[in-house]
Amino acid sequence: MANVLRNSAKFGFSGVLSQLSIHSRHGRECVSPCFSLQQRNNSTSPKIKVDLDNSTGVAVLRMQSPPVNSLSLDFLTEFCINLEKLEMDKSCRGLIITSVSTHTHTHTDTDTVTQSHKTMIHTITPPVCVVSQTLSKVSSTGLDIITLPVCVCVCVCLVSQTLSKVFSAGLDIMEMYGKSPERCGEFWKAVQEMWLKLYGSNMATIAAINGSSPAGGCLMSIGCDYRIMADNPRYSIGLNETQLGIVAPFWFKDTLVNTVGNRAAELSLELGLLYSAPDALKIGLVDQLVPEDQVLSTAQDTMSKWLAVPDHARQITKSMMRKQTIDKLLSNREADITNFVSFITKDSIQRSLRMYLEMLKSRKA
Ligand SMILES: CCCCCCCC/C=C\C/C=C/C(=O)SCCNC(=O)CCNC(=O)[C@H](O)C(C)(C)COP(=O)(O)OP(=O)(O)OC[C@H]1O[C@@H](n2cnc3c(N)ncnc32)[C@H](O)[C@@H]1OP(=O)(O)O
Repeated sequence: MANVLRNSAKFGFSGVLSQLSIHSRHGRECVSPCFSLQQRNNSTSPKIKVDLDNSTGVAVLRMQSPPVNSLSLDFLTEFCINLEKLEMDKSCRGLIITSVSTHTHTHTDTDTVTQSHKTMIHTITPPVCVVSQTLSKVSSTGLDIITLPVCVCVCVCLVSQTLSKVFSAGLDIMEMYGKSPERCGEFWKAVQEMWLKLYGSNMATIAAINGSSPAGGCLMSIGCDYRIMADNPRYSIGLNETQLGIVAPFWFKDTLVNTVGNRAAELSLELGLLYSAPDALKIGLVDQLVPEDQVLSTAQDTMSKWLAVPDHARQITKSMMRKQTIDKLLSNREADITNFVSFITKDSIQRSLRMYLEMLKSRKA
């Protein structure tokens, strides 16, 4: 654990804080007024909202990065900053990770608000739309020209964007497709960092899985100490990398083996299985199923049991269980990055990723 914390210190606050105003994949931008608003709400970054209850010592970290909470470099950076802050806050002993179902985003100054399939105008505070006009926009396929109503607003508008019913869709595939080797390396380092911080956390951690959780989303879930999943037939969870034509790295595999055992992990990884909630419970991939509206409250009740155990005893035991797995990555980090970069930039792998992306988009059409 100490190693993990020492390592994470490399991810200095100043460096990461400076990244808080960069563009997301969806072209939105967080500007400083948005950040200060988040701070008042006990939140630390635009893609992630954190509420720490000082009376219980339990923080709830809500992922709020539409459309599917995919793990982009920006997202991972924010995730790590938040984890590091909570880790250093002695009053925080437990962490619940979940997804919000609605995302509120703040726009300032002159701003353009469009209505698309997943964006709607939620609230506009005065002074409101001063110009109404028509905007022509090329769709994401690049083929159709669609005409959308648009409001050009001055001053502040609040826009609400709905998240899909996902916990996290895993690594952002766009971070692995068509990117330079340098950028891929930077991205992979952030994925490693996220896992090292979470799997090695001194806090008791519970994943409150209120949506689908494939691949990297599953990794985040099994990086926690306990998993509670919504009993919803639409949701699935698993390390499905082989279905994308890619290979789960050894530390994804090790985390899965530590969770479900060798045989179940072997079947699961080779076939790239995504499990329904009941099947995930059967193999021990999740620990408990509850009705969707009880996921968070159950996580909070469960957390109180975890926190009834003296911290030092629980932490030393956790370290004893996980240290070997963590050390294996720590002593192979650079080689793991090199492997990832050379694997992901291969033409054949890029082709697989392109086909997978096309499949995701055509499924929607
Ligand atoms: C030799 C050994 C060397 C070792 C090298 C190691 C290499 C290993 C590398 C990486 C490991 C990879 C880990 C990963 O996590 S890969 C990501 C896997 N994720 C998935 O497969 C999930 C894909 N998504 C879905 O199945 C669905 O989107 C959903 C179930 C999560 C949600 O469904 P739904 O609500 O119907 O939403 P849409 O499908 O309509 O999606 C909305 C929108 O979002 C885009 N999108 C979805 N998932 C991702 C993603 N992971 N990354 C980026 N974008 C994503 C989707 O395309 C839609 O986009 P739009 O059409 O533009 O709106």
